Amino acid sequence: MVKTLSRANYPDLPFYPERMIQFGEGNFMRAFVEWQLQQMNKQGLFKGSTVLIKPRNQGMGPRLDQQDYLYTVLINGIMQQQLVNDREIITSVSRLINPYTQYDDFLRLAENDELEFITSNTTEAGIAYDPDDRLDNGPQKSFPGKLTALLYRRFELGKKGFTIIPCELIDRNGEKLKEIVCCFAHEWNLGESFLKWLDEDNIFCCSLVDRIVPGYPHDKATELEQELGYEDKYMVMAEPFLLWVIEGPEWLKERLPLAKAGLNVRVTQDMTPYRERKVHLLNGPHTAMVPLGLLAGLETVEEVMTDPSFSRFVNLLIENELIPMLDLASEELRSYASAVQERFNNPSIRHELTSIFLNSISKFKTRLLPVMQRYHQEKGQWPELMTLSFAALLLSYRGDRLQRQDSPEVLAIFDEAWSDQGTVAQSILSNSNLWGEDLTQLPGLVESLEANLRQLEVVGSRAALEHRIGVM
Ligand SMILES: NC(=O)c1ccc[n+]([C@@H]2O[C@H](COP(=O)([O-])OP(=O)(O)OC[C@H]3O[C@@H](n4cnc5c(N)ncnc54)[C@H](O)[C@@H]3O)[C@@H](O)[C@H]2O)c1
Ligand SMILES: O=P(O)(O)OC[C@@H](O)[C@@H](O)[C@H](O)[C@H](O)CO
Repeated sequence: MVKTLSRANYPDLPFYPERMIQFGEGNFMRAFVEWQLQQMNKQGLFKGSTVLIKPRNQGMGPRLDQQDYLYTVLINGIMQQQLVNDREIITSVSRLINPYTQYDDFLRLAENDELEFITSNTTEAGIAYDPDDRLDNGPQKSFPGKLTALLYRRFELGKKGFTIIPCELIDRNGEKLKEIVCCFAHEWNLGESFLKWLDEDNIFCCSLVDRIVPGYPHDKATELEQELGYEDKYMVMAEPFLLWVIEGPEWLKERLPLAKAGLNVRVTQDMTPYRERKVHLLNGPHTAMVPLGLLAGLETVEEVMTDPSFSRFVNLLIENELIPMLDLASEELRSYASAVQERFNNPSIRHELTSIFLNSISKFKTRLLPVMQRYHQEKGQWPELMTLSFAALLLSYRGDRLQRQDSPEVLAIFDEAWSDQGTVAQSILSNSNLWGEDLTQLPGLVESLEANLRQLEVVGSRAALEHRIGVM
């Protein structure tokens, strides 16, 4: 019988005062931001904890209170050819507030002068405006609504503002969040002086996060608990690689000394190149490998990378179709691409293709389609591998494919298109709601996709892929 993870069982673990508020209590943030606070705390550089806010009134969420807000982060993988296998009890979470049952506690955070940072990860869906949110019927439904209420309380108390660093994977996340907060400030008639305070006393930083966090290690939890010597329902597995790019002022390096603690964190004036590099060279190959891999019966990124044909596909995709289309120094791109391949090869992490497959249409649109179009403009032809993957994606969204997971609207568009097999590519590409434009206007794309679809259906994903990598 293993013991539970609690402060009573581990009385020597340190406590830190609250210096940060975080909207979202998901796996990613617990293995990313909280893990980094822990690294700073161990070196005496931050000496602070974060208070987590449950952003939605849905499900129980992690009952971290049952473990006194302690949990384990397991870092596993290969980094610069070195095997990393670290385990650490994280002590940088002070408590979790559920604003749906503890709204007063939530607003009371505004009174604490030691709180100076706010972070968030509420998924891509979280930074959204909800017209039904009001100041006086809290808790507001949306994350920006809750944040506006908290900021307004802080303003009313005459206190200094916050440094706000959202981590949602949407472009210009800090700007979008500020825009919605300002929108609520207008809608709720919070006054010009609040808007001025919002603008002058608070900083909304755009940021880009990068770390693969598959979450709770279901496949080896029992074995790990035996090894750790305690039961932990909220342990999180993550890879060793980490990058956090924050668009913010120079002084942030001192106030939040992440880089000083040896962490791969860049405070910069312009994060665009980092975003382009990550979205196209890491998320792009992920998005491209998934429909082909799933159609071939593969289940994980590791299976893709240990399969000679599929790993050659990934390599050629990066080398021939992605890197030449990106406007960054090629040395930097190559070194990032090589780190990405090392990360994809991580044998310790089970990264399910189905989890990457979720909402793949919008992912293909932002991560691969712009590069495909650039390639076509420059070379006058469609890139073989991305086009094959695009066709595999259309096939994977056919109604009989059980792994597809997307919004009901997107699935309905595909069901309608697949009702006539002869015009499926034409019908899907012409739908501007999916792509933001009518893709049938791009010369030769429909024909190319139709040919790829036919081949995928006749010979299957593996043979079609092997044919492509053989001819390149
Ligand atoms: N896991 C990774 O490898 C990884 C890496 C980088 C970025 N991300 C991004 O981080 C996000 C969270 O991933 P995770 O692995 O922590 O997932 P998770 O399911 O563990 O956590 C999701 C969090 O988002 C909140 N949330 C979900 N929908 C919301 C909504 N509509 N409004 C407000 N809050 C909402 C949940 O309450 C929870 O706090 C994802 O969007 C993912 O793209 C994940
Ligand atoms: O998180 P998603 O679902 O938007 O995309 C799937 C993966 O590409 C993604 O999670 C990466 O592993 C992550 O972005 C690495 O930082």
